Amino acid sequence: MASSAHSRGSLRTERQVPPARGNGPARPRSSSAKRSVRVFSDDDKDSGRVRVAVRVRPKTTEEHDLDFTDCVELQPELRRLKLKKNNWSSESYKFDEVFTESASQRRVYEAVAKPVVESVLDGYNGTVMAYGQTGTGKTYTVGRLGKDDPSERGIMVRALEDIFANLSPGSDIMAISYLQLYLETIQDLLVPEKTNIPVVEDPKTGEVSLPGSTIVQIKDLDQFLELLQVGESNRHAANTKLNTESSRSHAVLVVHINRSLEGKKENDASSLANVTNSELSAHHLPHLLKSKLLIVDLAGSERIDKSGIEGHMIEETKFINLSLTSLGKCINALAENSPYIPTRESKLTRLLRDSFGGTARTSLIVTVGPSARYYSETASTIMFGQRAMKVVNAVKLKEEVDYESLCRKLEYHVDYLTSETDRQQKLRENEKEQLEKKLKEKEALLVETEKKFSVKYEHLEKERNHLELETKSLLKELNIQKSERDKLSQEVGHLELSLKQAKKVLAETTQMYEKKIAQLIKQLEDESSRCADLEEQLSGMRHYLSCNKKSVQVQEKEVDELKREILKLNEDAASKIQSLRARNNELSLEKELLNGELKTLKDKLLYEERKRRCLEDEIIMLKNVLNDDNAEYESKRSYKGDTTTRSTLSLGDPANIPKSNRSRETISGQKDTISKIFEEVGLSNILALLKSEDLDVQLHAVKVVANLAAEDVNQERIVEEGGLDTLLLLLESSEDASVHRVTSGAIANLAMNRFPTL
Ligand SMILES: Nc1ncnc2c1ncn2[C@@H]1O[C@H](COP(=O)(O)OP(=O)(O)OP(=O)(O)O)[C@@H](O)[C@H]1O
Repeated sequence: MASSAHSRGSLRTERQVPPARGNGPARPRSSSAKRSVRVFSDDDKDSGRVRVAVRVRPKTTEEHDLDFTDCVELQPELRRLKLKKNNWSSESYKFDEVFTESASQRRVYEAVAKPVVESVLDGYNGTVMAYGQTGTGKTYTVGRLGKDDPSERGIMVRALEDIFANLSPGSDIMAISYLQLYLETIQDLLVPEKTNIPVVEDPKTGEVSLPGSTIVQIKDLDQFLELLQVGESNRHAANTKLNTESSRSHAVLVVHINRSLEGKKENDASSLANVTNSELSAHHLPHLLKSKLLIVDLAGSERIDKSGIEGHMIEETKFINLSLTSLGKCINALAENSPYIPTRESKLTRLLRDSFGGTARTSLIVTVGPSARYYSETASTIMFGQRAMKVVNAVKLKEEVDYESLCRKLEYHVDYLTSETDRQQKLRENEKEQLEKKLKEKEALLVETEKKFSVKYEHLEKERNHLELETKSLLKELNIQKSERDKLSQEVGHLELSLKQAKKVLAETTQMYEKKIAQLIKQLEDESSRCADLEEQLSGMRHYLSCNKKSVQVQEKEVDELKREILKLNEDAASKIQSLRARNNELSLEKELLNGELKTLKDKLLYEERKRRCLEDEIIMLKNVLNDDNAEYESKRSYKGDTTTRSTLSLGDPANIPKSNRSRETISGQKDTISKIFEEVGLSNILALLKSEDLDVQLHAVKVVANLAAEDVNQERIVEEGGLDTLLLLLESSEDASVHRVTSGAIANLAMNRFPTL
């Protein structure tokens, strides 16, 4: 029951949702298909409207006995109830259904409650409520257990039977709470110790809940019947004038239904394992239909004076009437579209907030007695029903995500993904191996292809050159053809001109010229077509050439890269050559230096050569001088031999020399010459000549040395310069007698000098 005009308005403007038969779980609808009773109108237009049926209780024995007239007349076929104030005044009221005294419990259930039950099974909230004067059959209609006679079963039992028949045992859940509102206090009928249960409204959804109330999950109908019986036994009842078992409280059976939209599929592990990520998106989340069915057996309204109650029961009745009055006010306000709905005036209206002006599909059965004795109560009940018919609820599907199922599903999915990941990992590793193998093969293939490519490149290069040549020749030919064509055109022009002239002059030759012109035109056309063919060929060739050029460009790029590499190599080689050149220059300089040294040595050698030649000349000259004076020298020598060796050896001593002028002059001249030679040639050179292989040179040299050795001044130097040793060697090695003689003379002189005691 909406508490404000705003909330009610917003609910009313919402789309009226018909039962989601397509979306709901598949369940048998045999009962609706085989309906033998008329049910409430199902038109979409007012599907959210509170449906109201009226049921007339059969007359009690007392009523029969007292022979009260009926104030109620039913027209079931018209769904009308005629309320007779008296014999001449009556009012007719239309209801969604009217049930006569003889209406069976089954028919009442199917017409009033079954559509609501089906709606609840489809996920909508629903309310079935009985309203009426005390003793008119509300409990009979709603709460009859019918243990002995199932046909007597009331709406509660039948609704539960229907629900059981339609639920999937594995996935769907049904639970009940059974409560009573007594003296404005809510008490748990299943656990009566629980009293003062609060009514809590969700500020967002408007959902009403009763925290602390016992909720028992129902497994089977027997269990439910037992619980219902327990509840009934805990319900406040009293014996009144109007009802021996008058209910002194409003009883509310709350049936909670949770239905999984996925049903059996959800439990199938393999199907869960195959769930993909996209299937876990919002659209594929497992949804739960959560609905609630309220079956309300109201306490009966009664007039204290008529019911004959007293004491505590008066207090009870006041509370009952108070809550029913509040309900009536709310219904009135809703029926009149009042901006204010006094929902909060009683706990009953708060409990029924969703049933009137809320989102539930609501059916109300109003019960009346037939007797005119209770005309005003019946009229009041009828008016309550009439106003309730004007209340329109915004029926809404109660669907929410089934997180429990989702969690289960996700766990399966994670397991599946883990195994799948392992499998994929193995596959990837295998793939990697295969790819590596393939890569190696491809690399080998690439090398081979590169080789082929280089060959092909060369071939293409050749082909390109060839094509270029061909293109040139074709262009040339084309130009020739063009020029020919131009010529022909010119010729045709000339001919046409001639023809015109000839036409004037020679009419008879016209035909001939025309023929010729025709031929020429044909030729021209042929040529043109040929030209066109050639142009086509040329374009083809150009296209082919351009294709080749592209590949050649690619290849040229590669060639450029190679060139760059070659250039780099050239640069390296150039730097190396430069360094070699520098080295060469260094070597050239060294060579020049060596050449200079060589030249110096050559000059020196030349100088030595010249010096040698001078010496040779001198020696020759000395030879001649010696030859001239040989005889004299020999005689001098023999003379010396006869005297002492000492006097012989004193060749240079002028006292020992014979006193002839000529000899003195000659010896003096020789001495001068020898001194001169000695100064000019040098002792070392003369001693070197002693080793000469030329016997004459050797002899002359030894003579010179002997002469020098004869003079005391020279003897020291000769010995120092190794002359004595050389002479000894000469004496030993030479076989020439003259040499021997002169040498031994020189040695004797020197020895005398070195060893005077001898
Ligand atoms: N349609 C019916 N057919 C046969 N008996 C009925 C019918 N309706 C009611 N009765 C009988 O009338 C009596 C009173 O009915 P019931 O207790 O259901 O009335 P009530 O409206 O629940 O009264 P209260 O408000 O005082 O609880 C019962 O004995 C019941 O068996």
